[in-house]
Amino acid sequence: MTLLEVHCLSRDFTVRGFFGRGNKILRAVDDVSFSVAEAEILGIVGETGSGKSTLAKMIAGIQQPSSGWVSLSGEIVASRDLKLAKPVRAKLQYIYQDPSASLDPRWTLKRSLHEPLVTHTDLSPQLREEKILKLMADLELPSALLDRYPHEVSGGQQRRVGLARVLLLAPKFVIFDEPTSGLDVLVQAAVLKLLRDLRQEFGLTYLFISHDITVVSSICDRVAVMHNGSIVEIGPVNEVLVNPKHPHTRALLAASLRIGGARLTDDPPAPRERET
Ligand SMILES: Nc1ncnc2c1ncn2[C@@H]1O[C@H](COP(=O)(O)OP(=O)(O)OP(=O)(O)O)[C@@H](O)[C@H]1O
Repeated sequence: MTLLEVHCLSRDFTVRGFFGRGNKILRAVDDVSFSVAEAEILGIVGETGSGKSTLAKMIAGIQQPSSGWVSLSGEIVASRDLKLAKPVRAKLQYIYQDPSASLDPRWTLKRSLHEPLVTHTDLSPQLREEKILKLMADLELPSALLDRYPHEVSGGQQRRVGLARVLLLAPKFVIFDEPTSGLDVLVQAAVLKLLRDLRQEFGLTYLFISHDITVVSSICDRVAVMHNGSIVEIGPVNEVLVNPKHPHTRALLAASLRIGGARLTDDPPAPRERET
């Protein structure tokens, strides 16, 4: 059954010229459509600047689309004119690339974990505490960490606290933006295992953005390949990565193999700009 539908989604940015002259429009995401089934993991790959994060942020309601819409369980959750209601936001969560971005450095982890429950639920302090402690145990986070600040725990622990903040709200759909970047291989494997287990336990559906084709192939059911703001190929991971049809997918795979499956490329795509 379809959980998320993305319909003809586009996003333009105005790029300012020198001294306010010759402004240009950059189309970061160009008429993208796809759907994600319940409990499916869809990967989005593409070189830097291809529009992955902009697409993800529009789906999450963090950035406004220029046109098109997104629906979750048949309810429109993002469109040019829509201001999101809190309960809908809680069902659809975005996990930032940088784990520290979701944690306020001035707050203890305890405060960071209570905050989403205070904002989105009516739970008593006692029930909030119980919920937090149970989830921390599930994520193998010792409760002794609660009184620490983000800089006093490891990068892997910061990620898991960021994840806990999201899971506390019992979302249906979670968007991960480069969840394993900057982690060493062992921690990366542990995070991927955790994400698989969480999908199993909570019946979650993921959109999984990554430069890393190896990571995508190990966790995703389907993959979409982005290039210059468009999806150029989408299908089951085994088909797309084993038998790619689009020349850009073949180039991404070749680049990935050359550099051991890590970052696909650092070359930004040619900008597609027009004068306004
Ligand atoms: N706020 C903004 N203002 C102007 N241009 C932007 C803005 N945000 C993104 N862009 C441009 O939109 C294009 C797509 O950017 P986006 O961050 O979505 O790419 P990405 O595929 O996620 O890249 P990366 O893998 O490096 O994170 C890029 O050309 C980028 O420079």
